Amino acid sequence: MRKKIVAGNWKMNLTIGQAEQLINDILQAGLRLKDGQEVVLATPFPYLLKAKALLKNTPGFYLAAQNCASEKSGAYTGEVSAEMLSSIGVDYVILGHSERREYFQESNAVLAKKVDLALANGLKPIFCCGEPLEIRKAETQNDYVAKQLEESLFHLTEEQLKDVVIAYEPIWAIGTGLTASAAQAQDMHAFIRAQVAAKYGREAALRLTIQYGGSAKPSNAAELFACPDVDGGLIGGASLVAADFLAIVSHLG
Ligand SMILES: O=C[C@H](O)COP(=O)(O)O
Repeated sequence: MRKKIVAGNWKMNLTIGQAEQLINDILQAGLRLKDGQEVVLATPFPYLLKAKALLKNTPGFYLAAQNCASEKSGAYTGEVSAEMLSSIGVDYVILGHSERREYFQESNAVLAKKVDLALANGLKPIFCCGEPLEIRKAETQNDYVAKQLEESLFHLTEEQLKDVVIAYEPIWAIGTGLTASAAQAQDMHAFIRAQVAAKYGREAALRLTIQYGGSAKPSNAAELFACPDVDGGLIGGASLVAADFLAIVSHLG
Protein backbone atom coordinates (compact mmCIF):
# COMPACT_ATOMS: atom_id res chain seq x y z
CA MET A 1 0.00 0.00 0.00
CA ARG A 2 1.47 3.36 -0.94
CA LYS A 3 1.51 6.22 1.52
CA LYS A 4 -0.92 9.13 1.32
CA ILE A 5 0.78 12.28 2.47
CA VAL A 6 -0.40 15.82 3.06
CA ALA A 7 2.51 18.20 3.56
CA GLY A 8 2.24 21.81 4.60
CA ASN A 9 4.88 24.01 2.99
CA TRP A 10 4.93 27.15 5.10
CA LYS A 11 7.42 28.85 2.75
CA MET A 12 8.87 32.09 4.25
CA ASN A 13 5.99 32.82 6.61
CA LEU A 14 5.27 33.12 10.34
CA THR A 15 7.22 34.19 13.42
CA ILE A 16 8.28 31.58 15.97
CA GLY A 17 5.26 32.46 18.13
CA GLN A 18 2.88 32.03 15.21
CA ALA A 19 4.61 28.80 14.22
CA GLU A 20 4.18 27.33 17.71
CA GLN A 21 0.55 28.41 17.77
CA LEU A 22 -0.14 26.80 14.41
CA ILE A 23 1.45 23.50 15.41
CA ASN A 24 -0.42 23.49 18.72
CA ASP A 25 -3.71 24.23 16.96
CA ILE A 26 -3.10 21.35 14.55
CA LEU A 27 -2.14 18.94 17.33
CA GLN A 28 -5.04 19.93 19.58
CA ALA A 29 -7.48 18.80 16.91
CA GLY A 30 -6.43 15.26 17.87
CA LEU A 31 -6.32 14.10 14.27
CA ARG A 32 -6.46 10.32 13.90
CA LEU A 33 -4.51 9.26 10.88
CA LYS A 34 -5.21 5.92 9.26
CA ASP A 35 -2.52 3.38 8.44
CA GLY A 36 -0.40 4.65 5.58
CA GLN A 37 -1.40 8.29 6.04
CA GLU A 38 1.15 10.93 7.00
CA VAL A 39 1.15 14.63 7.76
CA VAL A 40 4.38 16.51 7.09
CA LEU A 41 5.15 20.05 8.22
CA ALA A 42 7.78 21.91 6.22
CA THR A 43 8.70 24.81 8.47
CA PRO A 44 11.36 27.47 7.90
CA PHE A 45 14.83 26.34 9.07
CA PRO A 46 14.88 28.29 12.37
CA TYR A 47 11.73 26.54 13.59
CA LEU A 48 12.65 22.95 12.80
CA LEU A 49 14.03 22.06 16.23
CA LYS A 50 11.05 23.58 18.04
CA ALA A 51 8.65 21.84 15.67
CA LYS A 52 10.47 18.57 16.23
CA ALA A 53 9.95 18.89 19.98
CA LEU A 54 6.27 19.77 19.59
CA LEU A 55 5.59 16.88 17.21
CA LYS A 56 7.34 14.33 19.42
CA ASN A 57 5.03 11.44 20.30
CA THR A 58 2.48 12.34 17.64
CA PRO A 59 2.20 9.30 15.39
CA GLY A 60 1.99 9.95 11.68
CA PHE A 61 3.43 13.49 11.89
CA TYR A 62 6.78 14.21 10.27
CA LEU A 63 9.04 17.18 9.76
CA ALA A 64 10.44 18.56 6.51
CA ALA A 65 12.92 21.23 5.53
CA GLN A 66 12.12 23.35 2.48
CA ASN A 67 15.54 22.99 0.88
CA CYS A 68 19.09 21.79 1.49
CA ALA A 69 22.50 22.64 0.08
CA SER A 70 23.89 21.03 -3.06
CA GLU A 71 27.29 20.62 -1.40
CA LYS A 72 28.19 18.33 1.46
CA SER A 73 29.82 20.86 3.82
CA GLY A 74 32.35 23.65 3.93
CA ALA A 75 32.65 27.31 3.02
CA TYR A 76 29.13 27.97 1.72
CA THR A 77 27.93 30.86 3.83
CA GLY A 78 24.24 30.80 4.52
CA GLU A 79 23.66 27.25 3.33
CA VAL A 80 22.18 24.37 5.33
CA SER A 81 23.41 20.87 4.57
CA ALA A 82 21.47 17.63 4.37
CA GLU A 83 23.69 16.27 7.13
CA MET A 84 22.76 19.15 9.45
CA LEU A 85 19.07 18.56 8.84
CA SER A 86 19.45 14.86 9.44
CA SER A 87 21.37 15.50 12.66
CA ILE A 88 18.41 17.37 14.16
CA GLY A 89 15.91 14.70 13.23
CA VAL A 90 14.32 16.13 10.07
CA ASP A 91 12.55 13.41 8.05
CA TYR A 92 11.85 14.93 4.63
CA VAL A 93 13.24 17.72 2.48
CA ILE A 94 11.37 19.54 -0.28
CA LEU A 95 13.61 19.78 -3.35
CA GLY A 96 13.03 21.44 -6.69
CA HIS A 97 10.14 23.65 -5.69
CA SER A 98 9.37 25.96 -8.60
CA GLU A 99 10.16 28.99 -6.41
CA ARG A 100 13.67 27.61 -5.85
CA ARG A 101 14.02 26.86 -9.55
CA GLU A 102 12.86 30.34 -10.57
CA TYR A 103 14.32 32.66 -7.91
CA PHE A 104 17.48 30.72 -7.07
CA GLN A 105 18.24 29.27 -10.51
CA GLU A 106 18.18 25.66 -9.36
CA SER A 107 18.71 23.48 -12.41
CA ASN A 108 17.79 19.84 -12.87
CA ALA A 109 21.50 18.98 -12.51
CA VAL A 110 21.86 20.85 -9.20
CA LEU A 111 18.69 19.16 -7.97
CA ALA A 112 20.13 15.74 -8.80
CA LYS A 113 23.04 16.55 -6.46
CA LYS A 114 20.65 17.66 -3.73
CA VAL A 115 18.58 14.50 -4.11
CA ASP A 116 21.74 12.40 -3.73
CA LEU A 117 22.88 14.27 -0.64
CA ALA A 118 19.44 14.06 0.95
CA LEU A 119 19.24 10.31 0.44
CA ALA A 120 22.83 9.76 1.56
CA ASN A 121 21.92 11.47 4.83
CA GLY A 122 18.68 9.61 5.44
CA LEU A 123 16.34 12.42 4.35
CA LYS A 124 13.41 11.61 2.08
CA PRO A 125 13.17 14.06 -0.82
CA ILE A 126 9.78 15.49 -1.74
CA PHE A 127 10.78 16.20 -5.32
CA CYS A 128 8.71 18.89 -7.01
CA CYS A 129 8.09 18.99 -10.74
CA GLY A 130 5.62 20.89 -12.88
CA GLU A 131 5.28 23.11 -15.88
CA PRO A 132 4.82 26.87 -16.38
CA LEU A 133 1.72 28.25 -18.09
CA GLU A 134 3.28 28.68 -21.54
CA ILE A 135 4.23 25.00 -21.58
CA ARG A 136 0.70 23.99 -20.57
CA LYS A 137 -0.71 26.24 -23.29
CA ALA A 138 1.58 24.60 -25.84
CA GLU A 139 0.42 21.20 -24.53
CA THR A 140 4.02 20.04 -24.02
CA GLN A 141 3.73 19.57 -20.25
CA ASN A 142 4.40 15.84 -20.40
CA ASP A 143 7.76 16.28 -22.14
CA TYR A 144 8.65 19.09 -19.74
CA VAL A 145 7.95 17.03 -16.61
CA ALA A 146 9.55 13.90 -18.09
CA LYS A 147 12.80 15.87 -18.55
CA GLN A 148 12.70 17.07 -14.93
CA LEU A 149 12.33 13.48 -13.72
CA GLU A 150 14.93 12.12 -16.12
CA GLU A 151 17.59 14.70 -15.21
CA SER A 152 17.10 14.87 -11.43
CA LEU A 153 15.75 11.48 -10.34
CA PHE A 154 16.23 8.73 -12.86
CA HIS A 155 19.89 8.15 -12.01
CA LEU A 156 18.69 6.69 -8.68
CA THR A 157 18.52 2.96 -8.02
CA GLU A 158 15.14 1.35 -7.45
CA GLU A 159 16.06 0.97 -3.78
CA GLN A 160 16.79 4.70 -3.48
CA LEU A 161 13.56 5.60 -5.23
CA LYS A 162 11.60 3.95 -2.39
CA ASP A 163 12.47 6.96 -0.22
CA VAL A 164 11.38 9.57 -2.75
CA VAL A 165 8.02 11.34 -2.91
CA ILE A 166 7.10 13.27 -6.04
CA ALA A 167 4.96 16.41 -5.88
CA TYR A 168 3.39 17.54 -9.14
CA GLU A 169 2.90 21.30 -8.95
CA PRO A 170 1.79 23.07 -12.12
CA ILE A 171 3.42 26.48 -11.69
CA TRP A 172 0.37 28.27 -13.06
CA ALA A 173 -1.64 26.93 -10.12
CA ILE A 174 0.74 27.89 -7.29
CA GLY A 175 -0.60 30.68 -5.12
CA THR A 176 -2.79 31.88 -7.97
CA GLY A 177 -6.13 30.47 -6.88
CA LEU A 178 -6.18 28.51 -10.15
CA THR A 179 -6.22 24.80 -9.43
CA ALA A 180 -5.56 22.09 -11.96
CA SER A 181 -8.83 20.29 -12.56
CA ALA A 182 -9.03 16.82 -11.09
CA ALA A 183 -8.77 15.46 -14.65
CA GLN A 184 -5.63 17.51 -15.39
CA ALA A 185 -4.04 16.39 -12.11
CA GLN A 186 -4.95 12.75 -12.68
CA ASP A 187 -3.61 12.81 -16.26
CA MET A 188 -0.24 14.15 -15.17
CA HIS A 189 0.03 11.88 -12.12
CA ALA A 190 -0.76 8.85 -14.28
CA PHE A 191 1.85 10.05 -16.78
CA ILE A 192 4.48 10.42 -14.03
CA ARG A 193 3.66 6.95 -12.72
CA ALA A 194 3.96 5.54 -16.23
CA GLN A 195 7.39 7.17 -16.65
CA VAL A 196 8.52 5.61 -13.38
CA ALA A 197 7.09 2.23 -14.44
CA ALA A 198 8.98 2.41 -17.74
CA LYS A 199 12.23 3.11 -15.92
CA TYR A 200 11.91 1.07 -12.70
CA GLY A 201 9.05 -1.37 -13.30
CA ARG A 202 5.41 -1.54 -12.29
CA GLU A 203 5.95 -2.38 -8.63
CA ALA A 204 8.17 0.64 -8.05
CA ALA A 205 5.63 2.87 -9.78
CA LEU A 206 2.71 1.54 -7.77
CA ARG A 207 4.64 2.12 -4.55
CA LEU A 208 5.44 5.77 -5.35
CA THR A 209 3.56 8.54 -3.56
CA ILE A 210 2.70 11.41 -5.94
CA GLN A 211 1.26 14.52 -4.31
CA TYR A 212 -0.59 17.35 -6.02
CA GLY A 213 0.26 20.98 -5.21
CA GLY A 214 -1.18 24.28 -6.43
CA SER A 215 -4.03 26.17 -4.74
CA ALA A 216 -5.29 23.03 -3.02
CA LYS A 217 -7.85 23.98 -0.39
CA PRO A 218 -10.64 22.42 1.67
CA SER A 219 -13.15 22.95 -1.15
CA ASN A 220 -11.18 21.07 -3.84
CA ALA A 221 -9.08 18.59 -1.86
CA ALA A 222 -11.73 15.85 -1.81
CA GLU A 223 -12.04 15.80 -5.59
CA LEU A 224 -8.28 15.92 -6.13
CA PHE A 225 -7.51 13.22 -3.56
CA ALA A 226 -10.18 10.95 -5.01
CA CYS A 227 -8.17 10.64 -8.23
CA PRO A 228 -6.56 7.19 -8.35
CA ASP A 229 -3.02 8.50 -8.91
CA VAL A 230 -3.17 11.47 -6.52
CA ASP A 231 -1.75 10.45 -3.16
CA GLY A 232 -2.24 13.60 -1.12
CA GLY A 233 -1.06 17.16 -1.47
CA LEU A 234 1.72 19.66 -1.00
CA ILE A 235 -0.13 22.61 0.45
CA GLY A 236 1.12 26.19 0.53
CA GLY A 237 -1.23 29.00 1.58
CA ALA A 238 -3.88 26.79 3.14
CA SER A 239 -1.30 25.12 5.39
CA LEU A 240 -0.93 28.38 7.34
CA VAL A 241 -4.48 28.16 8.69
CA ALA A 242 -4.97 25.24 11.06
CA ALA A 243 -8.66 24.70 10.25
CA ASP A 244 -8.02 24.69 6.49
CA PHE A 245 -5.03 22.41 6.74
CA LEU A 246 -6.93 19.97 8.97
CA ALA A 247 -9.88 20.00 6.60
CA ILE A 248 -7.56 19.15 3.70
CA VAL A 249 -5.98 16.31 5.68
CA SER A 250 -9.43 14.96 6.51
CA HIS A 251 -10.03 14.49 2.77
CA LEU A 252 -7.29 11.87 2.60
CA GLY A 253 -10.16 9.51 3.38
O1 LIG B 1 4.46 24.02 -1.93
C1 LIG B 1 3.29 24.33 -2.12
C2 LIG B 1 2.84 24.84 -3.39
O2 LIG B 1 3.70 25.80 -3.89
C3 LIG B 1 1.40 25.24 -3.44
O3 LIG B 1 1.20 26.50 -2.89
P1 LIG B 1 -0.30 27.06 -2.78
O4 LIG B 1 -1.09 25.97 -2.10
O5 LIG B 1 -0.21 28.30 -1.97
O6 LIG B 1 -0.78 27.28 -4.19
